[in-house]
Amino acid sequence: MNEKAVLFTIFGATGDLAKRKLYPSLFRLYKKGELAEHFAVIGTARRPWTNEFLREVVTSSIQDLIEDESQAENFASHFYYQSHDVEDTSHYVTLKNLGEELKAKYNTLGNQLFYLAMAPQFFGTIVGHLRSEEILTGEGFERLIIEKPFGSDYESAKKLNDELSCVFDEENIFRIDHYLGKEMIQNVTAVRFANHIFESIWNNKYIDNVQITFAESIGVEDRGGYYETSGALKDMVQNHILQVLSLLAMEPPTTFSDEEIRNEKVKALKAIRKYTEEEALDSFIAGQYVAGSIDGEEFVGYLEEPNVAKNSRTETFACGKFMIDNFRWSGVPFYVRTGKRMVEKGTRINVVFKQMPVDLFNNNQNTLAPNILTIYIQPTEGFSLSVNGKEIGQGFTIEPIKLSYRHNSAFLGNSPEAYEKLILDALNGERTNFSDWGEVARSWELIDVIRSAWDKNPKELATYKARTMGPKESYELLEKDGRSWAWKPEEWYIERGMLEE
Ligand SMILES: NC(=O)C1=CN([C@@H]2O[C@H](COP(=O)(O)OP(=O)(O)OC[C@H]3O[C@@H](n4cnc5c(N)ncnc54)[C@H](OP(=O)(O)O)[C@@H]3O)[C@@H](O)[C@H]2O)C=CC1
Ligand SMILES: O=C1O[C@H](COP(=O)(O)O)[C@@H](O)[C@H](O)[C@H]1O
Repeated sequence: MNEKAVLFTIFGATGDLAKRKLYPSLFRLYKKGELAEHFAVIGTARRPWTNEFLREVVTSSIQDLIEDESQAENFASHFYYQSHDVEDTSHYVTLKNLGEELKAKYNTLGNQLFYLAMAPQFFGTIVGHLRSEEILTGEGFERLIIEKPFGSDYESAKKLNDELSCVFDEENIFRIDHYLGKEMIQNVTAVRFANHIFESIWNNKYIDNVQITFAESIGVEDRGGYYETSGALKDMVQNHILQVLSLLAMEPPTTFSDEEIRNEKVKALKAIRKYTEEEALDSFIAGQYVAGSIDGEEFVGYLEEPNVAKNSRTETFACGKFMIDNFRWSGVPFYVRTGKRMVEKGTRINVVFKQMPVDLFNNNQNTLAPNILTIYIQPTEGFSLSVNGKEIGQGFTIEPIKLSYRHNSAFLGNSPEAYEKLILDALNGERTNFSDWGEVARSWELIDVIRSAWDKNPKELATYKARTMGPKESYELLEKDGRSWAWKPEEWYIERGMLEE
């Protein structure tokens, strides 16, 4: 095992992300030997915690992963806390001294990884101080991991990027999009580029449309404050969905290197049609959940959630159609939808192939079901391919059959968590699964038009009952193109015996 020598500094060490994602991910890396003796973690935030208290918090956040108490104790002993207000310059002096001490104690070779698990308005201040207070020494690698949201529109993202790039080169900035760490998202490139049967027909000659659904069953939970400033379009479409779309749409890279892949993703994003506001209104729908129930359980509407304005127009559901104007995809709509409080948690991609030119079996009525390749991202992972076959028995009835390989990700005990993979990638300087500035910039350009069209044309938000599959307008969007969603909510009810098949 190639143990990594590194000093982590986590800004926002008392926060939710650090506790829920970062400490468990670091512990998994420790258990695998990726981190061993030569690492230390400085956790900083304003709360007056001590080293001992941070270690207690770390230990409680990894409870489910502990198999050997002394291993957990050793791991936690690498953590140090410094109370620090990121706007107070004098605190960086103490931070530098502590860093120097830990570098010597753990022999971290001057390698440093700064994780900004904080609100983005602080990013510029932090990186400015890292440089001015000479915490950056150029001795080992010096990398920055930052969290979403990366800006709130193109202008703010550009400003933020300029602030960061004054201090860190692009190759040392790791913008997290945790979907890129998910097993099946990484598998999209494998499906496409390791299977001739798919890549050879991956174009507008054979594919009718592509559908990307990111459904969540949870509501806005206790994140109303943040969500009110974001909404589904910025929270999910600008980043995760456009990232996935670019992986589906990009040209094959000449080599499987991070640079080549990023170049192809940027080209794909640039080929996505930038709508006029009028087109955006026609092609995108904003929705909000109202009270609803499922299986006897009641759910409040978005407007009744904590920290949400009573007259809020924030969309908890966004749905739309992207068109890609290039040789491969011209004429193929990419439909996307995402929302809170949808019928179930489910992230999947449906690639819907074109109908046969002639329907030999049904007097040319065109009633054959289309072939659909489904990539299940979560909570189950895998693929299915629906093909048509003859129903067994007399006569010649054609019926769709599903070839399916699906497993629940929970069964994959050793499957690394997205954050674990991404932190390890950052330690290895591997940038494929991070968003680069070109991708972020283009995504905002596409999203800004939609947001601005919605803001300038405040019509009634489409509503949907909590724990359903979104507003009726999201079905009409496809119906007007003569299509329908391949993943239908009825499936959910049928599987649970709540609807007749
Ligand atoms: N939580 C999640 O699941 C996800 C979070 N993110 C992003 O990660 C970032 C962090 O999120 P999250 O952990 O949920 O947020 P929290 O509000 O839970 O944590 C914020 C952290 O920032 C610290 N902080 C705030 N102001 C200062 C300051 N002036 N100086 C020093 N420390 C300060 C807080 O500590 P203290 O009060 O002690 O100073 C706390 O540790 C955000 O950008 C969020 O959008 C992204 C995806 C998922
Ligand atoms: O980035 C975000 O993602 C989560 C959904 O992530 P998942 O890994 O649980 O699918 C979403 O709930 C949150 O609103 C958004 O900020």
